Amino acid sequence: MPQLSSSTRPRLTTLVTVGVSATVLLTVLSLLILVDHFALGYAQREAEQRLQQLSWQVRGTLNGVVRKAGSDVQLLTELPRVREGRTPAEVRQVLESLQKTFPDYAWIGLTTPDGKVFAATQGVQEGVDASERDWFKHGRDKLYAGDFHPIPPLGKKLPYSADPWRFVDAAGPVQDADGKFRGVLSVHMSWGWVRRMAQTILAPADQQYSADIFVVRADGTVILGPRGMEEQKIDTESLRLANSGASGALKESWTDGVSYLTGYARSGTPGDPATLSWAILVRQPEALALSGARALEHQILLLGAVLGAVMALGGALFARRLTRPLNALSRAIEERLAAAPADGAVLPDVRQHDSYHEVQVLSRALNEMLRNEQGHLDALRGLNEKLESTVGERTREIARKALQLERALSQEQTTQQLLQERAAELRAILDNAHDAFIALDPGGVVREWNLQAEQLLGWRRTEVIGQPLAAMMLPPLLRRAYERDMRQLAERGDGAAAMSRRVELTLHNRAGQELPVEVSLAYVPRSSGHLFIAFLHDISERKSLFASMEAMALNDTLTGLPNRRALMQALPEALQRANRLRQSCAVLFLDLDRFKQVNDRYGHEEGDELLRQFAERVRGAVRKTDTVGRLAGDEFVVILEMLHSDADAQEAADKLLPALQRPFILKTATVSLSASIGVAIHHPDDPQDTEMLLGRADRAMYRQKQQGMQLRARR
Ligand SMILES: Nc1nc2c(ncn2[C@@H]2O[C@H](COP(=O)(O)OP(=O)(O)OP(=O)(O)O)[C@@H](O)[C@H]2O)c(=O)[nH]1
Repeated sequence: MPQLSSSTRPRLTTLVTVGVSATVLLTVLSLLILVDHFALGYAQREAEQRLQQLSWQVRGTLNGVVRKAGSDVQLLTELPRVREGRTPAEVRQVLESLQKTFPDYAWIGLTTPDGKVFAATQGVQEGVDASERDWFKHGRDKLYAGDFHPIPPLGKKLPYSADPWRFVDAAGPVQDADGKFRGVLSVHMSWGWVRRMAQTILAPADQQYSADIFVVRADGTVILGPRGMEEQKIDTESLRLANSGASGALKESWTDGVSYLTGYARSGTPGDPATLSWAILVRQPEALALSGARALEHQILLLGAVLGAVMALGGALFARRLTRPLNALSRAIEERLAAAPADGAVLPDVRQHDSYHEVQVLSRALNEMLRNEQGHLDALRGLNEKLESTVGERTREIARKALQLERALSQEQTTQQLLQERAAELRAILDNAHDAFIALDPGGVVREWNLQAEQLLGWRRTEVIGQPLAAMMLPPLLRRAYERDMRQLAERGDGAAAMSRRVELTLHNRAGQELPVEVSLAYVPRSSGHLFIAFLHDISERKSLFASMEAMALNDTLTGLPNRRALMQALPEALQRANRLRQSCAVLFLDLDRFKQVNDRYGHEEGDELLRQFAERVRGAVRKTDTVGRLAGDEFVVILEMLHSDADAQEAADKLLPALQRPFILKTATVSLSASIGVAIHHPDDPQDTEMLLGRADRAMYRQKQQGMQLRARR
């Protein structure tokens, strides 16, 4: 089980305290941001709206006063006493009556048609030529309002005022009863009423926060404003907007570097000469306009800090209270973890806490978990022991298997080495074998070919390995038989029985020469494909030796004629032919007379020579188809075949005698001898008894010899 380090993990109390403090801090900060964003924005909009309304209020008042002056001028011009008054006093009385109704009418006068002041309040300026004045020029045709301007001569004649005398004119044409132009009536309003109007409009609160009202002429000259700024020219954004006819409020910096909120509007009606177009600006320093919101912001910050501290403290106390049972539980767990249970030790329960529901549940769950853990630990110990035992067993088994494998590998290595040595031995044996060795697979393809095979057949090993054998060295007739045999062997699958044999064959070597060989065949069953192996032994010499021995066995070595054995083979064949051809044959039995004396007198070599010459003479005296052989010593046999009659045989014997009686010229002497000839005839239906036939011929020869001896004795 992992050991938890208490020093590296913060306590829940700390976490809750920090969490509450952070939450309060975040709440206060959020509140500040909201206040800054909404409250200040709202306060700015409120201030701008108020300043805008003030500018509208000033505009309305200015327009009202100018309209009132125009209305008063209109009223006077229509009064009969003004239109028809004959004396200045008569007209002056009417004018002064009007002046009393509005004290700011500083001067009211009526001119003559040519511009001289006919009558005026308090007689001021009467008789003065005003034809060059703007109000006269413009007032002749219709109602006219003139801009703010000082009139020094008039000002000097008027009573003292705190402000220098400045006037706003209103003028209009007067017609007499006949409708003729009588003159221009003009009212000069003093400027003091405007300042009073501004004081009245600005509420005490605005005055306290230094709100200022500006009335500005179109050329930028301030005609009403704070002291020091009147008669000065200004150029602000609000002024430009007001001159363009717009009205509203904005935030801007003035030339004093202070940021102001400014409301702006324009008085008068463009194109109406009876009105006056002035820009009205009402400004207030931004800091003062928003001071209320700023104060609120500070209060919220202070309140938030106090609230945060109180809540953090409260949170810490609450967290401490909340986590006390949890701490006790965690301490209990740490202590249990610190005291690692010894093998087989039982873990004690943790104390049950019932402070509140969750801790109660947690305590129970913890104890339940501990009991489960105890069970798991016990099971784990059991498993561990079992596992260790299994691992030990498996390790021993693996070691045993590894040892066996090592031995098997070593054995395999030895076997491989032995196999290689055996293969090398076999190769050496095969290459040094006396016979040629060939191995074929079931398809007749050459798989092995030793040095003797190369020498015997002429093909090199590399040329024949992988090649079909039959096409190369079997004669055509044998090739077909070989292919048939191989096919049958493959079908029957009993190669061992069929192949374990020794045969003699005639093969063709590379030069196309026939080569008699003795072949020892064997069948080698193998899992990787059966093999037919053959040892080929060259039997050329044996064949020729055998042929010569056979020849020797059937021929008489002295004369070269067929010997007795050959005669005993040839005679039955001759009898069979005679029977088959229905023609008689005969046997002549020849024996030299007194040959012994030649040997005795001249020696055996001379005797041999005589026998050779005798054989030649017999051979030369009969037909080629007749057989001449030497039975033994000086006895010869002639087999006569295809006889037409019995006399033919005697005739042949009679023809032989003269040839035999001629002298034989030997090395040391010339010898004359005679021979006795006995004749025995075999007819086609006679029994096939060669001994009997030879016996008859022998007996006939003996009789012949006896007769000859008697003749010689008589002589
Ligand atoms: N030189 C020689 N003598 C042989 C050979 N074979 C047998 N003889 C001799 O031939 C003789 C044959 O014997 P005979 O036929 O009894 O003697 P012969 O003198 O001919 O007597 P007749 O036949 O009765 O006239 C013997 O003396 C043999 O030794 C041989 O191969 N060479």
